[in-house]
Amino acid sequence: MTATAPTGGRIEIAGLTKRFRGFSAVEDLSFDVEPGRITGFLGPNGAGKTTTLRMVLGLVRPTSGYATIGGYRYGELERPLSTVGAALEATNFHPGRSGRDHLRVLADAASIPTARVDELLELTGIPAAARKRAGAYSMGMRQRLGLAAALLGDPQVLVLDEPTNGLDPEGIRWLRGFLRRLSDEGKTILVSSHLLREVEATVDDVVIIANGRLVQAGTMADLRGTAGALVRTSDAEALAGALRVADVTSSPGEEPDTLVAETTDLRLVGDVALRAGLPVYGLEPRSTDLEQLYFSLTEGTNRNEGAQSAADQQVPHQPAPDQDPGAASAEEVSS
Ligand SMILES: Nc1ncnc2c1ncn2[C@@H]1O[C@H](COP(=O)(O)OP(=O)(O)OP(=O)(O)O)[C@@H](O)[C@H]1O
Repeated sequence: MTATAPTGGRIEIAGLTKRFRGFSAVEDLSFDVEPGRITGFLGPNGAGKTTTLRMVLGLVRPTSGYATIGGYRYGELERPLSTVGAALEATNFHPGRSGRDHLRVLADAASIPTARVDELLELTGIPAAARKRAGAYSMGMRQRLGLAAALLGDPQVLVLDEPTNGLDPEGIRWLRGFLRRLSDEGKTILVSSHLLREVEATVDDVVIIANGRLVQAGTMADLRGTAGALVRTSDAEALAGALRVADVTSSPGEEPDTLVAETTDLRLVGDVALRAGLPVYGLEPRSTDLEQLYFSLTEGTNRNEGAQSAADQQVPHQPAPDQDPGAASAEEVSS
């Protein structure tokens, strides 16, 4: 079966597993990435993000399970470059070649007009820098060049591995707006990161993995959720007692005279306080501390701590500079 991705461009990952000599890098992973949304793919170092993305892009063969783009495995796509664009690592440009020449080589190989190269350099904000040798680029500029390369074929699906790495806050803000415009056009965008903080304002959906396994998938809004009601009163202990009578559990807040009631019904908390004759100085929904949640979901699972990952040492993360960045050809070296 050979085809371009049908409309939609949804990424589907089902039972995806990769073992390297018995070591389970990715284990029975299943989730979908929807068009028109930005999905954050999160997990600590060594969680298996890059291996998963490489399987999506046909660069690593799954031990079992599958990943499809618009219903097709990468190798089945007729025009991969115009179906999915990928930026796996922003370091692998030919150092002596200018950024513009780098894109031109890729464009020529894919019969894409040079005008598209210049258009993308404008879009990614590096038209002037693109004439300098890529070896002199900052990490942020390499990220932008990688993004431009991924977009050459105007793909429906964009897969970006740690695109915020090396970006300053201004760069992260720029990337957010850039990706938002693309997702508003209906593109499917999958962005990996080991830092929830760096992508939380960018992504609509989130998939969190640890030790190669799924630990959480859903919308960012669901992840934020509402943990309870934070109330400030004159006698927190007395209010806790009154709430207990109303079947509402509570715990002391971080500040004196505050309580966190385990309900999203602020009115109920206010009414209970009124009936108990206690003043309410503050009452607000308390949403989840995302940083804390992410930490508790992934705590102690950094498999690359203290050592460079085996993947970094053994696997070329990206095709050679002259190759089509979307065209999968390399197979893993150790399996
Ligand atoms: N070719 C390989 N041979 C052996 N082990 C590998 C190989 N590729 C990856 N691994 C191991 O699989 C695990 C997952 O690695 P992967 O690079 O996918 O994680 P990651 O979540 O992308 O982490 P990072 O953010 O550090 O890149 C790591 O422990 C890594 O060392």
